[in-house]
Amino acid sequence: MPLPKPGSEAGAAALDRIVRRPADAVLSFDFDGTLAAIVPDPSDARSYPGVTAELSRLAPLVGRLVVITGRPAAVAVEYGGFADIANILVLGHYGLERWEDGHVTAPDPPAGVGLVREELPELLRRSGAHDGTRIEDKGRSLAVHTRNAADPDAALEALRIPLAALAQRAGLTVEPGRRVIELRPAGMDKGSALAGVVADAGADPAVLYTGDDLGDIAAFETVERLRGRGVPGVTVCSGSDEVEGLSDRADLVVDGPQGVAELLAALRAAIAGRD
Ligand SMILES: O=P(O)(O)OC[C@H]1O[C@H](O[C@H]2O[C@H](CO)[C@@H](O)[C@H](O)[C@H]2O)[C@H](O)[C@@H](O)[C@@H]1O
Repeated sequence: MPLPKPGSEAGAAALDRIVRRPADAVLSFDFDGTLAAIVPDPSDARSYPGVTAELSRLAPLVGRLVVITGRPAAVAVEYGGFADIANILVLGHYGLERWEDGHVTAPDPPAGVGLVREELPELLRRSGAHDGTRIEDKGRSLAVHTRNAADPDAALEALRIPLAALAQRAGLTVEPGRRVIELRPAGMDKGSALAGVVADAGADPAVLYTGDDLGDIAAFETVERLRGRGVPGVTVCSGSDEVEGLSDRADLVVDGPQGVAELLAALRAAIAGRD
């Protein structure tokens, strides 16, 4: 498959620059919905077929591979099969956790996470949570999933206000996503996480960021800001019919995780054939 052409001039120039000078490139990706297909049970998510192998092949060719996810970093490493990929950095909890060379570093979770853990089951009962609503306890944050309810969107809508009130009382931030609302520590997002990686990447970096969900908008904004400072950048949306407002602002839209796998393969082939 040939390398797809981004719709914007800035995106096309950045992709071209990544192919010509891969050693200066930061290639960054969200996990769920981007490197992994969406599945009903979060613990069943795994890298889409071919993705981990393509990342392994790209790793020695590029400056840095980065995964930035709402998952705990170690969980993304396990589900993604990333542990043996050289040169990969996995930032978990929207950038609060850093997994590198087998080690995770992170600040202690704020006390509010304990309060949410204690009160969330009763709050769901009192708020009339629809059947199929589930809590995912991620240690440093908690997520409420409604994908398995008969009407996932209505089930999520019914919980928006009570979850926002609980988050406020606990001093946490609300992170909406694909049939999920997370209550998580404030002060970090995927945009700040990506900005930090690019700042560490050397003198003349170029950046690609690929995501599928609302939490990825902050990273898109970072790419747009970096472009304003002369850093070549390209944003890629892993498209789905569940999320509005992301594909419109991406330089390139691909067909979900399968499209991402194809993009990785095409990028590697273009880099290998550049001379
Ligand atoms: O930042 P990400 O890597 O995209 O993680 C965001 C959240 O993804 C997971 O939930 C989503 O994927 C599940 C598995 O496919 C799906 O069942 C759920 O409906 C999606 O919202 C994960 O469970 C969350 O903890 C992540 O924060």
